[in-house]
Amino acid sequence: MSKQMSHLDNIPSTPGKFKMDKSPYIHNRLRWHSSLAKLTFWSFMFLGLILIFFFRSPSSNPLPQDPSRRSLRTYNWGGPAWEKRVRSSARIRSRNGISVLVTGAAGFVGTHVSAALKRRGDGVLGLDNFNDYYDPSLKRARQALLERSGVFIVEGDINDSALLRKLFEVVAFTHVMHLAAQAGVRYAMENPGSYVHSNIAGFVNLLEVCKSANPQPAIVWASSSSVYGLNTKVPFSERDRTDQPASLYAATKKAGEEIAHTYNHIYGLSLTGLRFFTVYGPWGRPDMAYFFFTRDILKGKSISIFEAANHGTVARDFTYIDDIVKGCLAALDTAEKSSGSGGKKKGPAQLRVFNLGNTSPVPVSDLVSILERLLKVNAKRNIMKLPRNGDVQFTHANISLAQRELGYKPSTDLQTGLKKFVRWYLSYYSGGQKAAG
Ligand SMILES: O=C(O)[C@H]1O[C@H](OP(=O)(O)OP(=O)(O)OC[C@H]2O[C@@H](n3ccc(=O)[nH]c3=O)[C@H](O)[C@@H]2O)[C@H](O)[C@@H](O)[C@H]1O
Repeated sequence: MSKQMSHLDNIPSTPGKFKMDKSPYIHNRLRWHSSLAKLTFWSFMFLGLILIFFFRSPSSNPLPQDPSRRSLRTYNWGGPAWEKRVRSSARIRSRNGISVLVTGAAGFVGTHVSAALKRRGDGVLGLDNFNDYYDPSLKRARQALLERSGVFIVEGDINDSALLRKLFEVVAFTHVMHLAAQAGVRYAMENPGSYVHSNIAGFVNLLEVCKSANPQPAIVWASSSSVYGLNTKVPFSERDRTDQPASLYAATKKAGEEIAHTYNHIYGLSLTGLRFFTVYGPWGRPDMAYFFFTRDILKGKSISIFEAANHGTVARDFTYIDDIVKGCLAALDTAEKSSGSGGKKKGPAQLRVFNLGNTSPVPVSDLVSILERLLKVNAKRNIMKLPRNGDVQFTHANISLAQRELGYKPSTDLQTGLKKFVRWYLSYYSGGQKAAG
């Protein structure tokens, strides 16, 4: 580099050419010209370097291509009109109602929970970063649905402390329903950073803001059945070991449970973690098997059905969305107040974890048979060995704790729930006109 610079240095001045000139005026003018040329040259070089840096810098791109940087895009928020919408959406409209900040409100569970809270007169404000982990148009459609029932979704990321602080400045939320997360077990091998970003950094950021809020809200948040990992004792009970996660997704959810313990212990935040078991239903997630199986069966594409070693059954405790919503609302309603204020703990606070499952595991091959009957199309089944990508063989929830403490009682079997899902799917994608997922 220094060699090149000294070479370039010699080109514009070419002092030998002007040696014969004796006039000091001309000499000075030439010197001045040559300095000007040098200055101009280096200014252009400098400008060029800045432009190259600017265009190559990933953070200058409003929609970064690297998915782990997706949520670093900037969002517009603030201003009197925006604050008015926030206030109005979060306004409690029933006696004894609560005001809830729902993170991940444009997500599957977030949309259903927000709508249910609004229906009973609670104040609800949504927050979502609308990332493109799956088709964002489905998230926009859910947003439109909530909009019609009076729920405003603020566009932003849970990692944005300034935004979160602003929301708590505008509304004294009594509760936070934290559902924003990077979901999906298998995708964690493709994009590990996005799990750390949302499920760990984002969660900590949210808790930091909640602990400093005055009053502190009570927090209910989505953990996962996947924390049971390689646990073989069934049905899974909250007391069972959760120290053998089989995927990074599971590990980040397990980390969330430990982080919740810390914030409860130090700051007196009331925290309830809900271990959801493979939630399905209308407006669901296109990355989940029941959803893309439906799409592929209708398209006549073959589907891969996993089986364990020695033709072992792979099964899930599929849980219908309406049952999950009831569990979420019951968790909010039984959540005690946080005990601290302004970042200081004033006494012990509630810390809970519940399984929210269906307590009747169904083999994945049976799920496919139900879909075949409902869709009236035979699936092209490709049976394959369960890949080593984070999936576990079996999940089964023991729900007695949730039954006792939350009055949780799931009432939808897989056949009934899938029927509702298929009806929604066919009407939403109106005979395959829109591309699913
Ligand atoms: O309870 C949870 O905490 C998690 O539930 C969900 O994970 P899973 O239970 O793995 O659901 P899902 O992917 O629908 O696979 C269903 C079944 O199909 C099998 N499966 C899957 C894909 C495939 O091609 N073939 C197949 O047989 C597969 O082996 C599995 O047995 C959420 O996605 C996750 O975000 C988290 O919330």
